[in-house]
Amino acid sequence: MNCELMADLEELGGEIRPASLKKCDEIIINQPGFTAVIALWGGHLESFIPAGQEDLLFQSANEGGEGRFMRRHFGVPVCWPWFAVNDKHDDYPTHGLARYFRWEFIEAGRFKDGDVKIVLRLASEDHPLIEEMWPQAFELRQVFRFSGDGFKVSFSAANLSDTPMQVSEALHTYFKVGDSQTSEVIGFENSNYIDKLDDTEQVQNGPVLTNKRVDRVYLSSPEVCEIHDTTFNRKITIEADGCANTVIWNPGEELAKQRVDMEDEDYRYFVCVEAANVLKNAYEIPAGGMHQLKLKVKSQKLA
Ligand SMILES: O=P(O)(O)OC[C@H]1O[C@@H](O)[C@H](O)[C@@H](O)[C@@H]1O
Repeated sequence: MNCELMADLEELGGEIRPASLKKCDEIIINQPGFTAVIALWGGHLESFIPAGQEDLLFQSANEGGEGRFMRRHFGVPVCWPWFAVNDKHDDYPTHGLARYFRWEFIEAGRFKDGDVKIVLRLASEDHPLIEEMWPQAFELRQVFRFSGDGFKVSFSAANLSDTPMQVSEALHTYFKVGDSQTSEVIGFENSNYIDKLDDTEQVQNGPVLTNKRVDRVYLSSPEVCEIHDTTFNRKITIEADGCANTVIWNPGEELAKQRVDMEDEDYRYFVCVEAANVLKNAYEIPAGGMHQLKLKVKSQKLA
């Protein structure tokens, strides 16, 4: 790790600690207003704890099993360059490649207003296995912005190849809740969605309840939506920019118990609300072009 970068990180009250997850390091930033942890494995923002509150992000205690493409359920996995199953290679990992490789830590500093800035990069040319599975060259960046008010993720994808790139994607955020059985997601009233459980198109009535298995692609993405969590007495506000869809997912009790990469009770403690471009909204990045997806998250007391 470069000395200048380490000095910049230390000035932010930050440190790098070796982590067990694929023996990849984690960046930890400890500030009076918050603590944030980023796993270089997958470039996951893993934890964001505003002072005096519960974490905004969920981490499963289950490390997800053996294997190159094991999944672990935590933080903000980046699903890119495809969402769900790869339509040409069903043996490729679900939800793309970005979450399964080590990202490079390239910058630590502050924005003009004092917010903490951390930048990570994933370049296909650094990973022969990526080049094998996805021959078009790309570079991804995530700029994280942290303050006592919340966090922001600015994700960008550059197509470095000389042909257009077809992409679907999601910032697949695992929000931590006190109990999914009593939490609600607000902001989708009257929105159309594809119910992935029976492949039908439906219209949302009232808040989205997460007290049973839910797997939906909303066909439009509100500028703002909220998770209302009566157990933690908090409201998580989610703003997304650059996405046409929102995916809402919770596996429910039965599926969670069947999955070996999840603890039996995990489904109680998260709700995934994902800023996404999927299905008909998969998009093309022109040769030499770039695409951006932004996420802004903050929390407040519910009552
Ligand atoms: O890859 P993970 O983190 O286990 O998430 C899986 C889930 O991710 C959701 O985005 C999908 O809509 C679900 O169908 C899928 O089961």
